[in-house]
Amino acid sequence: MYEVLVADSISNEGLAPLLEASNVNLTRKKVTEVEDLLHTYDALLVRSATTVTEDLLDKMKNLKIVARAGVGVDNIDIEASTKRGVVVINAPNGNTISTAEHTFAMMASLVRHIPQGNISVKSREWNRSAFVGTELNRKHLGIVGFGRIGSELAKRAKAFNMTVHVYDPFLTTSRAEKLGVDLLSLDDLLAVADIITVHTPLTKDTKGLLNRETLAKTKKGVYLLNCARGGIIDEEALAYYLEIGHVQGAAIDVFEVEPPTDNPLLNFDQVITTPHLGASTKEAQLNVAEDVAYDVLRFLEGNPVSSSINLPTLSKDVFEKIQPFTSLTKQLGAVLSQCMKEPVQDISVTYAGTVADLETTYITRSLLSGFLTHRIDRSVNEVNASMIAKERGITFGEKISDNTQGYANIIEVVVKGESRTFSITGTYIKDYGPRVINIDSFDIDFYPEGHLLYIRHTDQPGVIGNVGKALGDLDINIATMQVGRKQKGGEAIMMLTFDRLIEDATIESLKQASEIVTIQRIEL
Ligand SMILES: NC(=O)C1=CN([C@@H]2O[C@H](COP(=O)(O)OP(=O)(O)OC[C@H]3O[C@@H](n4cnc5c(N)ncnc54)[C@H](O)[C@@H]3O)[C@@H](O)[C@H]2O)C=CC1
Ligand SMILES: O=C(O)CCC(=O)C(=O)O
Repeated sequence: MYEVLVADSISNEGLAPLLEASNVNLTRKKVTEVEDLLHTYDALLVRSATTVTEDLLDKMKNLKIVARAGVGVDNIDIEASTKRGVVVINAPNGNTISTAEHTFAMMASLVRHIPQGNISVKSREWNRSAFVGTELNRKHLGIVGFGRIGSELAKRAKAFNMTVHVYDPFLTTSRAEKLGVDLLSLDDLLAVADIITVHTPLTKDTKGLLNRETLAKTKKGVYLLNCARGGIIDEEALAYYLEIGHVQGAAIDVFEVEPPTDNPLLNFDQVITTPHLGASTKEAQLNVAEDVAYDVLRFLEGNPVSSSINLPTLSKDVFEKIQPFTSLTKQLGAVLSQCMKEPVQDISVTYAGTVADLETTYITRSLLSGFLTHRIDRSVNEVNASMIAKERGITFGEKISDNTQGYANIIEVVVKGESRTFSITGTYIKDYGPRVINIDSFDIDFYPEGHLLYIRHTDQPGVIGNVGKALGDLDINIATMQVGRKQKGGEAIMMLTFDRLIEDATIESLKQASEIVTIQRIEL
C-alpha cells in the first residue's frame, strides 16, 4: 500500500485517480498535523502553501516523489530532493489559460481603474472624473518571459490590437516571428513598453530582474504587472517609482512574502492586488490535480512521469523500450562496482546498435545508480546518481559506436580506477534477456542476476574440477558455471552462480588453491 500525503488544498475531484486506486492510502492533512507520521509517506502533494525544505525531506525518510499541483516549484528544495533521490514533478499545463486570463483581467482592470471605481461606488460616491482610464488599443505591451503563460497572454493582447514586444533570452528569433511578436533586449523592451508584465519563473537570475536600475529605463507613466512570482519585480523599487509618479499603476497577484502584511505596495491606491489567484479557477485546479494524481500513481507503480523537474521526461512508449537496457546497465554497474574494489575516477559507456537510438542519458543514469549503490550507504537511483557521481569526483561520459559485434545491441562500460581499468560488455537479447558477454577482456556469457562468484585463475587442467569438488564437499550447489580465457595456459576466469549467498569462510577456503588468483563475490 502506498502512503500519499496531500498537504495543501488540492481539488478532490482531480485527486480521483489516487482516491480510487486500491493500492493507495491517501491522507489530507497539513505537514504540521502529521509530524509523527512523516517518515511513512511515499508521496507528497503540495500547492504553494507547503514549503518543501531540506529539513522536511530529512523527516520524510520514505519519500519517493513530491508533486506540485501547479507550475512554480520555487517552494520545493529541488537540489535537496535530487540529492535524496526524490523525484519532483509539476503540472505545467493545467493552469496556463487561467493565469493568462487572470493577467489580462488585471491589465484591463488596472488601466480602467475598475477596482478603485468599485470601492468608490460602494462608498456611495459618484466620482466619474477620478477614474478616467486608458485604452489598451494600440498600446505597446512588454512581456518578460515568453513561455506558456506569456504566449497565451500575447494572443489575447493582439486580439485587443496591442503591439506585443517580448524579452526572453531562451526564445529564438524564428519562434518569436512565428508567434507574431517582436523579440527585443530587456533594455529595448523597457524603453518601448506602455505596460510591462513578467512571466518568468523565480530563479536567481530573475529575482529582482526589474529593480531600481532597470525600472529607471521604463517610460514615464508605465504600468507594471506581476502575476508570476513575488520578487521578480523588486517591491521596494516598485514602491519608489510609484511614489515619485514614474510608474502610473501596478497590478500584483503575487508577493515576496505571502500573505503580505507590511508590504509597501499595499499603501498605494494605484496598485491593485489579488491574493495569488492566477490559477484559482475550477478548471485549472481540476486540471493540475488530475495531472499530478495520474503522474504520482504512474510513478508509484513503476511507470514514467509526464512532467519531471529532476528526471528526463519519457513517454510510456520510450520508457518501455529503454526498460530492458536500464535493468541491464544497473546490473552491469553493480558487477563493475563489486569487481573493481578501488576508488574510480571515470566511467565511460559506449552504446551500439538499437540501444544507441534510445534515451541513453537515462540508461547511463541507471548504470551510475547500479554502480554507486554498492559503494555508498544512501539510496541511489536515476534521480540522484549523476549528482552523487559528480560529488564524488567521478567523471562519466557516453559514446555511440557502430560496432555491434554481431549482436542487435551492445553496451560496453569501461571504469578507470587509480591503479587499473576494468571493463564489462552486455547485451539484451529479445525473448532471452540480459547477458554479460565480456568481462575484463574475457569473452564469457552469463545472466547477471543472483549470487555469483567471479574467480580468476591460471588456465590449467583440474582447476574447474577442484573448485566444483571443494564446493560439493561443502554441500554448495553450483547453479551455472561459465568459463573464459584469452589464451591457452594463460589467465582464465570462472563465473559461478548460486542459489544462495556464499559465506566468507567458503571463499577463504577456495583461495587456498595455488591456481586461484582472486575470488570476488558479486551480489545482484
Ligand atoms: N499567479 C499564479 O497563480 C501563477 C503563477 N505562475 C508563475 O508563472 C511562471 C511562468 O509560467 P509558465 O509560463 O507556465 O512557465 P514557462 O516555463 O512556460 O515560461 C517561463 C519563461 O520564462 C523564460 N525565462 C526564464 N528565465 C528568464 C529570464 N532570466 N529572463 C526572461 N525570461 C526568462 C523562459 O525561457 C520561459 O520561456 C511560473 O514559473 C510561475 O512562477 C504560474 C501559474 C500560476
Ligand atoms: O496553486 C496555486 O494556486 C498557485 C499556482 C501557481 O502559482 C503556480 O502554478 O505556479
